[in-house]
Amino acid sequence: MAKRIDVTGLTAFYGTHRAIEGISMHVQPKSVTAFIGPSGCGKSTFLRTLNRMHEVTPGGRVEGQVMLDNEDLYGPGVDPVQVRRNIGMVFQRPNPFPTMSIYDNVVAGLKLNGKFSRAELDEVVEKNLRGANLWNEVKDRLHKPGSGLSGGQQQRLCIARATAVEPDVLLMDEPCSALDPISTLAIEDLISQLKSRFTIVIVTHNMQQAARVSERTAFFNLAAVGQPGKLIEIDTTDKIFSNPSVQATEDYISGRFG
Ligand SMILES: Nc1ncnc2c1ncn2[C@@H]1O[C@H](COP(=O)(O)OP(=O)(O)OP(=O)(O)O)[C@@H](O)[C@H]1O
Repeated sequence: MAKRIDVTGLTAFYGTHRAIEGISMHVQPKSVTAFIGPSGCGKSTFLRTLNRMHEVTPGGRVEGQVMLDNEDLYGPGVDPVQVRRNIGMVFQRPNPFPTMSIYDNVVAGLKLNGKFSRAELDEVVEKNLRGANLWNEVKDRLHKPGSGLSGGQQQRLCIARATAVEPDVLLMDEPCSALDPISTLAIEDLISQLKSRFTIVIVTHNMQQAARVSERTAFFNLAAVGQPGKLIEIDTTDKIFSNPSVQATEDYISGRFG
């Protein structure tokens, strides 16, 4: 079920380095929110705080609050492994499990969650490969390795794997940066379809992509190298790209820096 995210005063560290500071925002359910900003401003770090992956990095630590609907993700007794299951992630480089078949890749996360009959698994595989616009291309080779697919197909397989566990939120960290333009458009189409089922957050360096796929855009920036990244503004994508409130946003989207 797609859920809303409410972040309050979030600061993230790598050891003593303060990578991002004082970030507060709402992410709406069943919509796409894009994170843009220059390299090093902390977009990926912030994304990883939303499913407690940041703390997997040695020295990774967070202050502040992240609420998923009414659940405090950093509250006492919350299991970070369960949080990562409920909030799925798709990475820059497609990373299907190389020795697993296409079929087993899709159900890999599901099998960790419990026992399913063959018929149930078959249904999940078909539903999520169809949902990832990949079914017609792979239905005759479901038991061949996922690593035999093209880069764009592998990324759609990774999206099918992420959606198969029916997550509350789907985080995407530059999911098209390793893909050719045709595969990129296929993933963008897919993102537009998936938002009817999931809350989606996407980090992208491609501003046309942010404009094409997202309803809301957040612009991050940092005052200087070594300084923490901050959220400068978040608004509807139309507003950010046509009439942003802050000069730095205008400068960035018009290509004056970054
Ligand atoms: N594993 C790490 N250990 C220490 N510092 C890190 C680590 N990963 C990122 N950082 C630092 O945190 C800050 C934010 O980096 P992050 O990768 O989140 O930015 P970004 O906006 O996603 O950059 P890019 O657009 O280049 O991917 C930078 O100063 C970076 O050097």
